Amino acid sequence: MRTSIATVSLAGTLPEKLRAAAAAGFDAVEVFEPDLVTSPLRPAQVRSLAADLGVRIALYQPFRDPDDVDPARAARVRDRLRRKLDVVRELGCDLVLVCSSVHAAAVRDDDELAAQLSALADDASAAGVRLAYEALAWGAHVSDYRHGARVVALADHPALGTCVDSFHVLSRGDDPDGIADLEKVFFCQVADAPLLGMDVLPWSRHHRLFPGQGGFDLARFQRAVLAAGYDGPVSLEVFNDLYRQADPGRTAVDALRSLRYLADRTVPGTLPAAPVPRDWAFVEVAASGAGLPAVESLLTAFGLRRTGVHRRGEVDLWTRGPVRVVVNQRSAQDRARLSSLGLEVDQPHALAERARDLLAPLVHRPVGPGEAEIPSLVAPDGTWVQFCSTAPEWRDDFVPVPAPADVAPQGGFTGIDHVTLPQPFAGFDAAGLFLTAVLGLQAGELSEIPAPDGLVRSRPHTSPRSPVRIALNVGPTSATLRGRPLTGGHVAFATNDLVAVVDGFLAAGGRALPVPGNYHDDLAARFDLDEEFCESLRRRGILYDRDERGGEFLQFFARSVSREFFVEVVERRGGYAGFGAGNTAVRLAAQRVAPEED
Ligand SMILES: O=C(O)c1ccc(O)c(O)c1
Ligand SMILES: [Mg+2]
Repeated sequence: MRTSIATVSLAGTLPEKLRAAAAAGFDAVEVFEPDLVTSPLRPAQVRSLAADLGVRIALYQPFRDPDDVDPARAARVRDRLRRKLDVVRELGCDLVLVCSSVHAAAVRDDDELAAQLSALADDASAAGVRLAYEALAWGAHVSDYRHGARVVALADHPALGTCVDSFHVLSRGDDPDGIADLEKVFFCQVADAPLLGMDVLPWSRHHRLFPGQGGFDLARFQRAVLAAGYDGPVSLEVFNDLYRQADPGRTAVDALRSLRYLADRTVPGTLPAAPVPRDWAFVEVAASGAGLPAVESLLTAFGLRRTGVHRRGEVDLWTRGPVRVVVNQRSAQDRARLSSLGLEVDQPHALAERARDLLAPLVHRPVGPGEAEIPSLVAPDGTWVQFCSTAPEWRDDFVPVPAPADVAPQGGFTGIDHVTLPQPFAGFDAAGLFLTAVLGLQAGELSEIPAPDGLVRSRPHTSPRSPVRIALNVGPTSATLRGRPLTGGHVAFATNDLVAVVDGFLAAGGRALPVPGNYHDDLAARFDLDEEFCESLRRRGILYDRDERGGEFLQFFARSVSREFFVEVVERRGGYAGFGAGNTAVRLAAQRVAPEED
């Protein structure tokens, strides 16, 4: 599959956009007219810059309102096109995208429309250029791709074909399978989008996403395009308010990753298989300075013990049963934060190829003599994801510490339940794509949670066959919160007996996040809970949820260690699969009232 991206999808000036697309590895670009018109570079200069960078200019766009009921104005359109054809030839490009008209004078008669488009195609072909007609979802007369293709067929001109754009097809709920029957697909644009119940025009202009980041079935769309015999570039045309201001280099990498992942979903097996994580190996917390004793006393209160010290020092392994927390003091930061996730996978090295194809090459931490090589990825937010083989070699890097004499408090952990990673404002969708494409996790439902200082968006990513679950959180703006981050990262340990764990934690001097009494009053009203049970939750500050099938969820939060890190313990009963999203607002408000440990 040849890959392309529209310059409108990237921030910056035209040369910056071209450089970002080329550096990421795109084969081609679509030049969006406003990017050229506002550039000091003449078309021939753009052509040679693109040639130097090794990207082809696959398309020039858009040519708007190509037809008009008024003959004089229709003649004016031909003149407008001729001038553009000069530009297009200077650019070294041979395809122009023509949008269906949106103006009041749009031709409503298909024969007349076909005749006008055919006249434009005459002029184009005389210049060695072809026209790709695109039905905009909000077109005045032509708004669906079948109608557009009918007009193209009526015109029956070799220089006139169809441009299919997934947004215009899928936003209207049109069946994409019919694309397979189109005879002349000249160009293919893809964009994903969140499924918002809003008008198509603002939806398209502000909310488009890269494939895999939204709710459209793009693999199905793409299969239909392939079945139509199309073998030109697949081009990302993503109008998005955030990507218009983000770093174009990063956006282009995320964009190409999304396209390669789409190719794999369209024709499974295009990429090497995703790694299947079997379980958590560990979570790593970076903590130095004042952050270190805060983390250590929290872990101690939860019954974890320092059981190993890394051969090269400054990194400790804390364990309780199957829960393993690596505390890394080599961090320059004072505040504790979740810095790395260790996943057990069968063949850590088999990941390399897929990760490289998805522009997430494996990295290796410097290792000392005899230490385990742990291939790792760096997620877009900087979190390391380390792949540990099931044989616990990585643990051999830790010199065992003699077990302390004290007995661990009652009630043990069964493992790590999930982690959340807070994302920078513009990084949420890219991080989600990383988890699904590279790690093979499945994205769940987006929740929007009201917190005292703003809405927090949260999406879980789960593994169908393992306990690896990662939720991503993000605030709504970059200038959040009068200086406070909206939400920290956290790890949730799993237990079968939360009451015992909490009692042990409190007896060991741990501090609970204070949960308002109003919450438990509301709980008693919402669920028909046994009074004694409700009281036991209230006393311990335990939150509760129940799903439609009667599965239950109990969650307990310790006071945050830092603005960036806190610990939760959860108990799942009866197959509850969620994350207590309904309780998150209470947790966020409670953390605002009683922030990190002082
Ligand atoms: O929003 C628009 O006007 C617009 C322009 C060109 C396109 O290819 C498109 O899909 C939308
Ligand atoms: Mg388009």
